[in-house]
Amino acid sequence: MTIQRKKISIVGAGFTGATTALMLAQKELGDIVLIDIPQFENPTKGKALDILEVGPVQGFDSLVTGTSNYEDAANSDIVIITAGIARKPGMSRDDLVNTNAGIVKSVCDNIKKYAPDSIVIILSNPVDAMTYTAYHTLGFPKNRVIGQSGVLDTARYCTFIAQELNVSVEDVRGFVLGGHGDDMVPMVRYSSVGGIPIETLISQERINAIVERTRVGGGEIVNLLGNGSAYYAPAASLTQMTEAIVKDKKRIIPVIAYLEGEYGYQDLFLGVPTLLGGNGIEKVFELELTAEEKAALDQSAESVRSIIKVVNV
Ligand SMILES: NC(=O)c1ccc[n+]([C@@H]2O[C@H](COP(=O)([O-])OP(=O)(O)OC[C@H]3O[C@@H](n4cnc5c(N)ncnc54)[C@H](O)[C@@H]3O)[C@@H](O)[C@H]2O)c1
Ligand SMILES: O=C(O)C[C@H](O)C(=O)O
Repeated sequence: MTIQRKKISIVGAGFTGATTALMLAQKELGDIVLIDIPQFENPTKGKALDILEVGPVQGFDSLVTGTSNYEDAANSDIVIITAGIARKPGMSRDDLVNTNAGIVKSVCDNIKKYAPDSIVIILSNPVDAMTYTAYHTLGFPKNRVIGQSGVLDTARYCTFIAQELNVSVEDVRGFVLGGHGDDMVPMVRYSSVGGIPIETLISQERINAIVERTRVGGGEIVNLLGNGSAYYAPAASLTQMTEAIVKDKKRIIPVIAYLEGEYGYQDLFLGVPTLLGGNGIEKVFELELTAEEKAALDQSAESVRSIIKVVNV
């Protein structure tokens, strides 16, 4: 019996791509190929070698290589797309749509050619529209095209709840639905600490403040960094999703999934709770929403639709 390691390619070897490569290697989730444009081939090889050399110190054997040649990504099991430009202070994620749609399309043409059986995870912003772009460019089944937003937005939400109550983040449960924009929908009614609903522990006024801070959580970091956007928590989020797939963990986590009637939306990618396992998105959970929650989700879906319209796929 030959046991094959998983091959995971990351397109875009910038802040999120390189950090994700390190985190995947630290967890030995597979061998990693880091890909960037030909102008950055040497820095990409340099980052890959630097990460590889962490192995003897931290005790991992994942191979990490850098390249600008998609042939090196041939037959990848998973491809993660982080290629594209990031926003700067004063910009919205939607301002990136035209540049990044072109980049995501060209990346997906290569994935289609070299890794036609892969599961593809998209990070590039505006991520709901970029996941839609990838899906229509790739022509892969919907379970194999997944966008990242919910893990990160939920991580921010849970961080703020833990801070508010001065409790361990490990005991906080909750999730965020909708698009990865300022009208995302943190699900307060489904949020708890150690099983206790947060609405019984935190005042409505403070909950509203936590919800608002979560919604603009990406912008808070953009403003602090001054010249780019978050990458540690985004990379950790991609790593959690990759681990769920590689280990067929059947995690229930919010990701950007293709909706064909769920929640009343057609031909739309939006953040929803899913079962993530070896086949990618194995199930979308359709929750009962209150009228208020549905109205908030409708507004978020409408924002995503307005950006998708700009993308010509
Ligand atoms: N969905 C999310 O939650 C989330 C979180 C963080 C970042 N992002 C987005 O991810 C993207 C990357 O962010 P970053 O901080 O890593 O940016 P970065 O600028 O550090 O890295 C982007 C990399 O993509 C490369 N690239 C550009 N065009 C390419 C192409 N055609 N093929 C291959 N590589 C190409 C660039 O050379 C660069 O190295 C941005 O669009 C950002 O907004 C999304
Ligand atoms: O905010 C950004 O532009 C990057 C990312 O989407 C994030 O939420 O950190």
